[in-house]
Amino acid sequence: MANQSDVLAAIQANLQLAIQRSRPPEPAKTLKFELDGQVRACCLPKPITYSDLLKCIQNLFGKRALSSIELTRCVFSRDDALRLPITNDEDLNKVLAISDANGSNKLNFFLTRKKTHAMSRVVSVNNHDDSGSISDDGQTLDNDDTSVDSPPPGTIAPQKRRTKINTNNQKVISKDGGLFIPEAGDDTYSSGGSSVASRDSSGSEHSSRRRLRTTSFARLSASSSAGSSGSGVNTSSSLSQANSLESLRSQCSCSSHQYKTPRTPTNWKLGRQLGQGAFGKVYLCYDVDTGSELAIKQISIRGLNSETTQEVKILECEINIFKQLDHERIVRYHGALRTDDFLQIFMEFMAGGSVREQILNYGALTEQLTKKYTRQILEGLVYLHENHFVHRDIKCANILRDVSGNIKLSDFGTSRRLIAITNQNQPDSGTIGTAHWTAPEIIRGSIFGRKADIWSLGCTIVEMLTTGPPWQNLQPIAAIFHIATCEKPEYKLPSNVSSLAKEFIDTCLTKDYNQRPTALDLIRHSFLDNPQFPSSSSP
Ligand SMILES: Nc1ncnc2c1ncn2[C@@H]1O[C@H](COP(=O)(O)OP(=O)(O)OP(=O)(O)O)[C@@H](O)[C@H]1O
Repeated sequence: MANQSDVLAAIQANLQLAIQRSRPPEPAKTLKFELDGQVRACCLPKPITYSDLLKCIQNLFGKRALSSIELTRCVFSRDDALRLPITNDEDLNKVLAISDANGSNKLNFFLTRKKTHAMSRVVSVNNHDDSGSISDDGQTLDNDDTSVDSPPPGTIAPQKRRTKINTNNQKVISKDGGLFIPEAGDDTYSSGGSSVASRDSSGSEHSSRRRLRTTSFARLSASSSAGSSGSGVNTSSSLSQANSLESLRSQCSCSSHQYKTPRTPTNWKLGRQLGQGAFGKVYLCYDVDTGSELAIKQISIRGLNSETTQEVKILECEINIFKQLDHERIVRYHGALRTDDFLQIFMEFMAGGSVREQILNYGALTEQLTKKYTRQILEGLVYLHENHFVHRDIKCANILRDVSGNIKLSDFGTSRRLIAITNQNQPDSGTIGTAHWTAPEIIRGSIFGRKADIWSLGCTIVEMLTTGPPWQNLQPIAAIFHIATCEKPEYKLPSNVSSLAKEFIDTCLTKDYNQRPTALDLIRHSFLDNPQFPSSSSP
């Protein structure tokens, strides 16, 4: 006769089994991959390992394609601006944890081939529109040919992931880095973008400053985005793309009559190199006709495929529109020109270089100087936000100084397109150097709005006071994991920094988008009250 403990053990084992059986299986993840403009998807049950990921790529695109792939990058933001490389199980686990924390069961990956295998078509991904049909067969297909006429199961039809139709039946593209973005719950906008009811800022100390004709800018942004959409996967859209570009061009030329805009130099000489960023080199530029000095950013466009060339054309046109942005806290664009080898962006010359360089040369800033810069950054942001633009790349490297020690916001509105343009030659450009400053809602791919700039401002203030943003010791993928999953960013301020400064930073770094203040709210914060800013020439 079995003794009592044996019986108890058997009952326990049976119970355990029953509990395990009744537990729902872990939900599967949908993995979408884009390679050379083709998007394919598969479903994998958890846990997912890095080798599962590679197997999945092989099943979807073939063995040969797998061996030609240099980089697998996870796409976090809805406008593609944040893509980070996944190279091992640790990276993948962080990505999975971010997606779990967001309550999402989808992951988007962008695959880049080794240079020698480069295909003629490389386009940017925009696969956050999840209305597309996905088949779950990715695990069994063995396809060695990536240029199939009839796409294999798992392929997502291009037209299903490119465009959305708004209530006015206009195409609205969600790829709008740096451009006008309507937000629910924080302002009221028409969905068409052409009639805009903005926040009433008549009481603002800045409202008397130059204000753009928001209506025409919103329209311009929408049409430029439409042009961008055409540069994507769908070849049939090339005609509409050309039309969008044409309409954008006509608005460019029309705008130069309407507004007093700086002229693009036609007769100029290249001066010394001022610096180098992720997208190209910056030189001094002497305008022979006017005798003035400008800065010129040269971005290599040699050997780009035709679709990326369209992005270049649109960016060139957009910059010629951005020339109208005129504020003492914004680095003025003087236009853009294209040669066979370069896209050349002319800008106001800022003799003091970037605040990043200032920190690298002289160390962390004092609280008093940080306060002055913060106020000036906010003045620039209020102007941009009132005119329905989001900067999207606020960090010390994009804040430039004049000779008097005052600052301006630079690189406005170009980052997303530059990422798309340089992706072919420098796959990591731009996105890695931005991860630590990225707002949680961008990583979630949920809301795209002005308050992302406020989060980045909080990180920038930490950078000014400590020489690096929150989570500065972490690799980009680990940093965004912490931004997405932790309640509060981790940073340590010098002991002499006031509690008011700390409170101001914490306010900027409010995780909840809706609770986070606007630029206008912050400019009235008591941290910025002291009018005695040190300056050799106060504004
Ligand atoms: N308008 C300007 N006037 C004077 N110097 C400039 C100007 N724009 C850029 N520079 C110099 O060129 C450097 C590189 O600028 P760039 O905008 O290419 O890259 P970045 O902003 O430093 O980095 P990233 O490309 O990651 O945004 C700057 O650090 C600065 O020294």
